Amino acid sequence: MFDGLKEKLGRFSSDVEEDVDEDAVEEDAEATEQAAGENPGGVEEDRDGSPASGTVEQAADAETAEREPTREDAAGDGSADSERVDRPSEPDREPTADTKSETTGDEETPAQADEDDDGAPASQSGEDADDTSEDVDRGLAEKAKLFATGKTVIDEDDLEGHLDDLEIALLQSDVEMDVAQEILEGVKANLTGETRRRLESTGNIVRDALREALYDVISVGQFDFERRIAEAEKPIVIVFTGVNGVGKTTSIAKLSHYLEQEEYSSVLANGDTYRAGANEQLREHAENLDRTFISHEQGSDPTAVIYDAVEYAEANDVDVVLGDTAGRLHTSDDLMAQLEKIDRVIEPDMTLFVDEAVAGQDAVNRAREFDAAAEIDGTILTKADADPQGGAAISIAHVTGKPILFLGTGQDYDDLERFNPETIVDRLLDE
Ligand SMILES: Nc1nc2c(ncn2[C@@H]2O[C@H](COP(=O)(O)OP(=O)(O)OP(=O)(O)O)[C@@H](O)[C@H]2O)c(=O)[nH]1
Repeated sequence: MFDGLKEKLGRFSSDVEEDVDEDAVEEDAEATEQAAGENPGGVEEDRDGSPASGTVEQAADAETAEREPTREDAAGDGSADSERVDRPSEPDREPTADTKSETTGDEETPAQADEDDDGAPASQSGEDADDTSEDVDRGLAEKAKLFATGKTVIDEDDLEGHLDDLEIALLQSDVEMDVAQEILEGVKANLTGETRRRLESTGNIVRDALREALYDVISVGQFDFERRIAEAEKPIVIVFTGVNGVGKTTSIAKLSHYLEQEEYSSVLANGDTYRAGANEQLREHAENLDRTFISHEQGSDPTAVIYDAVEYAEANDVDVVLGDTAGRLHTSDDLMAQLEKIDRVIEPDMTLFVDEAVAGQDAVNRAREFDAAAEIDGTILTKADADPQGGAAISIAHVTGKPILFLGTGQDYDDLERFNPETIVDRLLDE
């Protein structure tokens, strides 16, 4: 299930981890080299964990001297500061001057003084510029502090390229465009600014960021189905909608079996009076499961069938009425009018939309359209066992605002799995 998507997400995680970890090793090696060149004696002490400020300050002096010509070059276009902020982890841009300021408490860093001299801040004078440079100073000081304690932060540059790859992977897996964007934003927000230890693997940071972003979109609208069944007045009426052939009838039989395991009795009603053979199909399931089956002749009013089933359930203390309806397109006015009538007359406790995971983007679009035409309470996504992509499973809840409640995972009555967002995300990110 969802193996293709799982592989793509795994590749994203390991690519980012590898890249970020490689950068960290390089940074550390270069910083050590520079510090050793300036003060061979002090380096060892600092790396042993003694107060790092001495080394950082000395390294700062060396780097400040090294950096000055570059900063002068850059001052003309004002890019020097933003470069330093965006890419704090590059060794030749380590915010050493601010570290000095941090450790000595100076108000004005040497770097700032340089800027005053070469005129660069003139274009940034005024309150905004002051605010910005204060923010920059604070940011750099923070990063310098982290550096001194052997830590550094992941920034947007570390993710550049990888997020594009992730976007392509999601879209290729039939994840809806807006949902893919939301996941990317989530991953970026969760990862940028994450502190990691230099020389230690980025480890689970990337996977955790992805896990949270995926969970946020998959878990939209979730409610406690079992509790709702337990607390509702009986009989509970559940009506099923969707297009032809996606597994609606089979899902009704599976849900009846599931409810029996939860100790609820159910009756099956065939509101699909449109298609020849629909009665036989649901009757067969009812016989297999030993359930009462309510039906009328082909062409009769589906509302009347479900009404009869409700009366039967009331008279016989049956807990749940499961009502099939004709497979329809949301564009079929007649059939949508039937659904509206069921809604108006029966007032079902739940309307569940059924579609197949393998339909990918089509299933996502249909879910949106059905929900707009006749409000749904949730989705059963069938044939997840045959779907390597996972796009529908990831997108439908976010697009409709209603949860996926069950996954169909095969053709047997047992093959109905409660949709648990955490389990799904774990499965997608399992190593
Ligand atoms: N692999 C797999 N097959 C399924 C699943 N659910 C249903 N099917 C199969 O899909 C086919 C169609 O299922 P139906 O239940 O007849 O679909 P339907 O939507 O009721 O179709 P109509 O009644 O023709 O509108 C059947 O062969 C089912 O066995 C599932 O979760 N996994």
